[in-house]
Amino acid sequence: MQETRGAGGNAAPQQLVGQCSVTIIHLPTVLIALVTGYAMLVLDLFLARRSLMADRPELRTWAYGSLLLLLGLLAIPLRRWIPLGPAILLGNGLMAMGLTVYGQALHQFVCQRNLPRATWILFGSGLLLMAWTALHTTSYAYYAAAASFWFALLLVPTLHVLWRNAWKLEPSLRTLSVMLGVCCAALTARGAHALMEPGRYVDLMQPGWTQGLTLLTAFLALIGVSFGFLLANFERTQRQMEQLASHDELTGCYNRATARSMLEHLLDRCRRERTPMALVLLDLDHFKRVNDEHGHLVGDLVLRRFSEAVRLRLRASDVFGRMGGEEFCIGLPLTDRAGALELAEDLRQTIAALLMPGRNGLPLQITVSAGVVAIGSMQLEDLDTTVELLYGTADDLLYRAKHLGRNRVMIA
Ligand SMILES: Nc1nc2c(ncn2[C@@H]2O[C@H](COP(=O)(O)OP(=O)(O)OP(=O)(O)O)[C@@H](O)[C@H]2O)c(=O)[nH]1
Repeated sequence: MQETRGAGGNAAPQQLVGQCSVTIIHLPTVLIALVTGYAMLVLDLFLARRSLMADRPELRTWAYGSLLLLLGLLAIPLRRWIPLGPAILLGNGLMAMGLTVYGQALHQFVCQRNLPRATWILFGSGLLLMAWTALHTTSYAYYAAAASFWFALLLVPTLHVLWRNAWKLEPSLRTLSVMLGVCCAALTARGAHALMEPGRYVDLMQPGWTQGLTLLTAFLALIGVSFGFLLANFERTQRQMEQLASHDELTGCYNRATARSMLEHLLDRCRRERTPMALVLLDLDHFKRVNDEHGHLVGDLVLRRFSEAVRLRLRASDVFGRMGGEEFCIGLPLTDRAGALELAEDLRQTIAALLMPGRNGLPLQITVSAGVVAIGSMQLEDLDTTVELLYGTADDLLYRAKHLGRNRVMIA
C-alpha cells in the first residue's frame, strides 16, 4: 500500500488533508506478491502430492488448478506486448479454467462426484462472452466486470455443495467454505463497481483502492482456500489411517485387537456400575463351502451382508468385532441372560432368512451358530471373571452348537 501525496512527495500531513489524499493499493506490487504466493502454493502442492497423495486424486487436480491460476497471473504482463483483448482472453481464460478445476477437486473430495456439467458449460459460455467483448469493445471496465462476474458464477455450484456438506465433514472445510464465499463476494463487488464507476477501471494498473482491494481479497482468499484444502486432505488421510488401524477393512467391524480392548472396557464399566452384560460369539456355518462353490468374491460379499444385517439389529453402545475369518463377537452392555438369548436367536433367524446373490446370480442362503454367555452382578464381583474366561466359555458353547448340527444358539 502507498499514499498519493499530490504534488511534492514530502508534503506535511496537514497539507495532505487539504489535498484530499487517497490511500491506494499499488497493483504491480500486488501482482508480484500474488505470483510469488501462487508459485509457492504450486510448489507445496506438487511436493505434498508426491509424498502423501498417491491415492488422493483430488489433491492432484487441485495442484493443476493452482498451476492454471499461476499461469493466468503470469499472463497479465503480456498486455504490454500484445493487444489488450487477446491478452485478457488468455489470462482470464487460464484463471477461469483454474477455478473450474478447483470446483472439480472440491466436488470429488466432498461428494465423490464430478463437477456438474453446467459449470463446464458456464466456463465455455464465459470464454465466448469474453471473446465477444474483446472483439466489440476496448473498454477495460467491461472486461473487468465480465471476468469478475464470470469467475464468481463459476464458484457458485461449489459453494452450494460446500454449504450443504462441509459442516458434516473435515473441520478445515468450514473455514475453506467461508474463504471461498469471501472470494466470490469480492469478485462480485469488483464486477459491480466496474459497471458503476467505469472511470476507475481504465487499466488494471490504474491507481486506486477498490480495484486493488477486491483483487487482493479474492486471490488471497483463494490461497486460504488452498491451504484449507491441503489441511482437509491431511485430516481425511489421518482419519482413514485411524479407521484402518482399529477396524476390519472388509466388514467395517472393529478388528480383533480393538474388539478385545473394547470388551475389557465394557467389563470394567459393568463391574463398576453393577450392571449385567453378555457376550455373543457368532460363526457362519460351512463358510468354506460358500467360498469353494461360489468363489472368494461372493464369500466376501456374504461377510459384508452378514455384518450389515447384524449391525442393523444392534444398539450404538454394543461392541461388534470380527475376531478372524468368519467368526464375530458382540459385547452387550446392560443385557441379561434372557435379553442376550432373544437377540442371538433373532440374529440367527434374520441371517437364515437373508437371500444373497451367489455365483451366476443363483440365490444363496447361509446360517449361523452362536455361543452366548451372560453375567450378572454376582459373577461381576468375582475378579476371576475376565474377558478371556467369557470368551472361552462362549467358544465352548459355539463348538457345541456346531457339533449339534449348526444353525442354533447355545447359552450358558
Ligand atoms: N471370502 C472370504 N473367506 C474367508 C475370509 N476369512 C476366512 N475365510 C474362509 O472361511 C473358511 C472357514 O472355514 P472353516 O474354518 O473350515 O469353517 P466352516 O467351513 O465355516 O465350517 P464350520 O465353521 O464348522 O461350520 C475358510 O475357507 C477361509 O478361507 C475372508 O475374509 N473372505
